Amino acid sequence: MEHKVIIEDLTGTAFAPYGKVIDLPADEPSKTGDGWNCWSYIQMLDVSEPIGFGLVETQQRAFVVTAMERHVSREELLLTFDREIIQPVACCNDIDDPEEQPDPRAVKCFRIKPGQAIVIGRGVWHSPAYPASEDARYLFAIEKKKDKFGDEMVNPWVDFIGGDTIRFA
Ligand SMILES: NC(=O)N[C@@H](O)C(=O)O
Repeated sequence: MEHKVIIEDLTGTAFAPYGKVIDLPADEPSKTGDGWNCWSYIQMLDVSEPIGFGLVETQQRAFVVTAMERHVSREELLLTFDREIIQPVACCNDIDDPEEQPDPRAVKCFRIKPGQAIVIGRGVWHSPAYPASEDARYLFAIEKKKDKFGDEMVNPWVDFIGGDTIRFA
């Protein structure tokens, strides 16, 4: 079965079940200087090990998701380098269940614009992000350590329950 999902704009409130949002701040900067303003800290990444960075070049393709991965032991920072991207996510039901499959009825898709970033929460199912229109590049940062269920495997992808798929628009 194919489930239809409408793309949502990224806001802290809408994304709260899946993690944290970093956006251009509207409040007063905490530090200023000659020609610059600084806001710190605008968000936190909860870590105990060194952080590794990954880069994904995401190419135009159908807005269809068949499988997701999750990191039950680690938060993940993700931000686009250049263009708008779409990030599908779904909450997990039981973070301690290594056999869990993502539930297609739980999927939400968020639009991430240049200047915005997300911190994906521990255990939150996610696919690679998709380019909103043209090919895009995005950066992710995550602790360099083994995850509880070994999601450093070459193929961490888990099909949706029932072999269902998601089509977003
Ligand atoms: N987010 C993404 O595209 N990839 C990472 O989650 C990863 O672990 O590779």
